[in-house]
Amino acid sequence: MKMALRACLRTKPGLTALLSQLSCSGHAAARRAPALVAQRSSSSTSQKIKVDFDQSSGVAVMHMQSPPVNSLSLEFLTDVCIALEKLEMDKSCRGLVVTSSQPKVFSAGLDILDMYGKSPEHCAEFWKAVQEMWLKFYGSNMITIAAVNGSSPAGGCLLSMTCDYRIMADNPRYSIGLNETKLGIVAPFWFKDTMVNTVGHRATEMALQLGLLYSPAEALKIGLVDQLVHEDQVLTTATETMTKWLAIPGILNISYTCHFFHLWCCNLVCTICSCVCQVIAAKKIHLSQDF
Ligand SMILES: CC/C=C\C/C=C\C/C=C\CC/C=C/CC(=O)SCCNC(=O)CCNC(=O)[C@H](O)C(C)(C)COP(=O)(O)OP(=O)(O)OC[C@H]1O[C@@H](n2cnc3c(N)ncnc32)[C@H](O)[C@@H]1OP(=O)(O)O
Repeated sequence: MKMALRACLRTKPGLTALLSQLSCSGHAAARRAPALVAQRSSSSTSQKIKVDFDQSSGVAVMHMQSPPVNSLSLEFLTDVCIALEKLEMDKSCRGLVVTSSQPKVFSAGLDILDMYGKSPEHCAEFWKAVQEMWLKFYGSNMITIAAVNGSSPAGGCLLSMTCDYRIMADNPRYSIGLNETKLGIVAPFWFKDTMVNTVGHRATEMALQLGLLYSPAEALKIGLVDQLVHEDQVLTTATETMTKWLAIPGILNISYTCHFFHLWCCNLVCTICSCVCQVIAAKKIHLSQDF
């Protein structure tokens, strides 16, 4: 599925343009961006994102370093999107590994504090940034691997599911899943679709209805992650796996069917509708709080 999106983006420039209009690149572009320089290895850092790029292998490693738990705030999401955009523009970068610099946590999902008691404008901007992250990762031209070296609930799980492959630390204290239901909120349908594309319909129904968080072993069993390794080995395994993937001829140029393109269009249209609804809902909440 991820590859289908990538192909659509490559073959439909108009769509890419539409996407970029929908996305929050506007505010993103105004911010500082980690630079990639033409040398064998480079490292670039924003406050919350560190990118190490090895030009000889064409593989970049994005370290999320937003303490304490890499929660996805507007600022953090913007940094992630800028870093990804930069890598995407560098055609020598063919693979991206995403991992966490925080102990025990890959990402705690959306920053709850950035969703509560904020202006409708902030909420709209925030929500756009969440969608942009999803679209950018899912539609990436690079091979993407999530090195899930800690817990990854809700939006953190979404982030990992937008990657081509997930390697998780085999530590039963960690968990991963879309647990929104348990928090009393409904996972947006495109979270759901992403999970369906990863683990199938029935597993997703169960996961979302019950707000399940899975141990690494359970996650492997349902296909939510692809591989478990000792936590010291997550990053090295990810880069080794990347090398194998990139050695496959034409891996970045696989052709895709119209079916996937239609599905992607549906997702896009629904996303626009959802975005409008979220903003209206946020405005209503805001108004009701005033009384
Ligand atoms: C703006 C929106 C506008 C319109 C949209 C409207 C509606 C949208 C509708 C639905 C949206 C649905 C989508 C939701 C997706 C999400 O991602 S929701 C977030 C769900 N996240 C969680 O449930 C994770 C909760 N956290 C944990 O389970 C644990 O913290 C974790 C396992 C990650 C780590 O555990 P541990 O190492 O023990 O650390 P602590 O629990 O002690 O936490 C450390 C500090 O971090 C703070 N924190 C944890 N998670 C978050 C978070 N998601 N956002 C902000 N802050 C977080 C925690 O409070 C501790 O802070 P403290 O040290 O106490 O100050």
